[in-house]
Formats: sequence, C-alpha cells, structure tokens
Amino acid sequence: MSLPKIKHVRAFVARGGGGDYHDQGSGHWIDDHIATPMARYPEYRASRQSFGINVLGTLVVELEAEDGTIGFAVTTGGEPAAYIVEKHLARFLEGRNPVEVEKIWDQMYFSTQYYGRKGLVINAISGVDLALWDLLGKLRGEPVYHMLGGAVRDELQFYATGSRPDVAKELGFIGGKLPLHHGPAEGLEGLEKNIALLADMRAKCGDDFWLMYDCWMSLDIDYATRLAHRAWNECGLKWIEEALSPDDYWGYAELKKNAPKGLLVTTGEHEATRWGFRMLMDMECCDIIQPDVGWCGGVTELIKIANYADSKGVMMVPHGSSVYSYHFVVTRHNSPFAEFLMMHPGPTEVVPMFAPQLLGEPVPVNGKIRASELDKPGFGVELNRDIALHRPYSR
Ligand SMILES: C[C@H](O)[C@H](O)[C@@H](O)[C@@H](O)C(=O)O
Ligand SMILES: [Mg+2]
Repeated sequence: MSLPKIKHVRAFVARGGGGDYHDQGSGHWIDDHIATPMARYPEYRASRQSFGINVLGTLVVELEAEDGTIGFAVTTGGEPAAYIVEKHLARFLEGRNPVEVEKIWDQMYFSTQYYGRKGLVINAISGVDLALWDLLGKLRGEPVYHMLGGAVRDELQFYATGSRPDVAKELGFIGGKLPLHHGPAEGLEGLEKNIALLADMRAKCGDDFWLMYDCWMSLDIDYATRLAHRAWNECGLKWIEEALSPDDYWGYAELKKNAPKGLLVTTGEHEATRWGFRMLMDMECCDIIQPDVGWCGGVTELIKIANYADSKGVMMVPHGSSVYSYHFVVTRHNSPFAEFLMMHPGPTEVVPMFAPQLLGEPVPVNGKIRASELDKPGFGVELNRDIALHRPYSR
C-alpha cells in the first residue's frame, strides 16, 4: 500500500519563543541569572541571551504530499538548520514514500556524518523526522502514539520546570525543577545562595514534593559533588540535572559514583543519537536519560535510544518538547512521567510550551494530560500561520 509521495520540502525560520523557547522577551524567568559554562566571564553571567542562547531561533519543517496533506514540526535551529534542510536533506525526501522513515533517517544521518553527528545538524534531522511522523499520522488518520504502540497508561503526569516550584505544587504538578543560579565562578557565596534558595522552596513546598536542580552544564566535578551532598542532606533534592559538560562522560560516571545514595543524577538533553546515549548508559553516567526528541534525532532515533534504556533498566524522561515527547512518553513503561517547561514569564500560569507556534497544543491540567487528548492525527497540532514565517532558502 503506497501513500502519496512527498512533493515539497520547506524550511522556515520563526522568532519569539516556540521551538527555540529560550528566545523570549526581557524579564522572563528563563533568562534570570542562570548558571552556565559562560558564567566564568562576568559580562555573560546575568543573561544567557547575552552570549547567544537564542541566536538560532525556531526551525519549522514542512512536508507537503502529492495530495496536499502537510506534515510539519518545530525545533531549535533557525536559518542555518533551514539551509541544511533545503540544500542537503531535501534530496532524500522529495518523491519518496513517507512510510520510509528508517531509510530516510539513515540517508540523512550518514550523508551529513562528515560534518554533523550532534548539535545543529541533528536538530535539523530531528525536525525533518518529526515532520515525517506528523505527515504519516495525517495521511493515515492516526495519532503518532498509536503508531508507536499505543498508550500504556490513561494519562501523563508532569513535573514543572521554572523558578516557582511553590506555584507548580499549587497547580498540581508532581515536582518542580529549579534553574541553578550560581556556579563555581561565584564561589562559596554562590553555593550558599543555591542552598538557601532550595531550602526556602523546600519550606514552601513541604517534604513530599519533588525538588530538582537543573545545572545546565555549568559545574565542575568538585562543585557538583559538594552541591549534591548539601542539597540532598539539607533539602532532600530529588535529582541533580546536567551538572557537567555533555562531553564529560568520565565526570558524570564519577559524580554518579560519589553522589549520595538516593539522589538521582540525570542528563542527556544536549546528547544526540543512539551512540551518544549508549555512551552515557554503558559508562553508567546517570540514573535518568533526558533526550530532547527535537535535538537527539527525532522519533525514529528516540525509539532506538528508549529501547536500549529499557533493556538496561534506565528511565527515559525526555527534555520538555511538548507534543513531540508526549506522544512518545505515553507509550513507554520506562517513561513514568514527563517534563512541562513553564513558559509563562513568572512563571505563575500554565501556557502552551511552544506558544505561539502550535495551534491546539495541549497543556497539563492539575499536572496531568489524558492520553485521549492526543487522539488527533499526527502530533495533533497545526502550525499557527499568523506568526511571521521566513523561508530563507526557497528553491
Ligand atoms: C531551565 C534550564 O536552565 C533550561 O533552560 C531548560 O531548557 C532545560 O535544561 C530543561 O531541562 O528544561
Ligand atoms: Mg535541563
């Protein structure tokens, strides 16, 4: 049974939130003195946008089939990713049967391996792969999660990422993940501030509410180990996330070995492909892997990553990527909960993570999304065509 072939491949760029969710206006919690590897330079310490965290913008990939059906997806990548899609990857898509997700992924990866493998190129491949799965679902009239094996539970439960875990608790989330504000460059004074903030949130949220710290690659092994023990002993931290550079597999293995029993070590949002995640798991770097399906290779690659994690008894809780991860998580026993990234500036309200780019994007209510809410073709969302979309490399 052949489906309508792919006729057009288009790559657009959009700004102002959405796929590149760090691309927010001023005064947003997500750019408020958050610790990063660049914090060793004082001029880049107060704002991640000052060193370019939002320089790329959103990549929108659109695949149009012969019958006019359109599949699309958004991720982080902007104009350089649009170039890779239009000038390199499109040749493996135009004229092809959209069912060939494996062969198309293989050709996109190995044709770009000489300059890709991780980062921007894999973001571009992920965007194409997500658009392909969306197109497949729209052509078949099936939600992506049905094509992945169906739901193993009736609802998804979420923890919330943002600077207000106390509000997240009131909104019904199972936990709150705080951004870490101070890294090694701010010395013991900064460490004490990190602990004081966590202790304040523990007092506000009570003992049973999960509290986590997201360190966004900002620490060294000594600081991370000291923070882990203090935060566990004094504040009952549930996990310490992405403490070290994604390339420091050896450091993660040491941190996990030296972390207090009971504290979880997590990482992976800036890792890519089955090979990168195999390295994390074979070197016993973490207790939970956190791939971003828009950055790790898409659904086709996440299937391989998640299956390997499942075989090793490692939890796979994707980095927040809205519907693109919800349709995956609901089908996996080793993904018992999901992340919801609070994109309200406060954050004191639940707003769609990729707003304003996706029409029909579901949001957690009382910290949950029912699986039945995903029962729409593809990823169940449509592109908001009222936003400014620019196609820099039309052919
Ligand atoms: C809140 C963190 O600093 C990042 O901005 C966030 O995108 C990511 O690390 C996460 O896990 O949500
Ligand atoms: Mg993170």
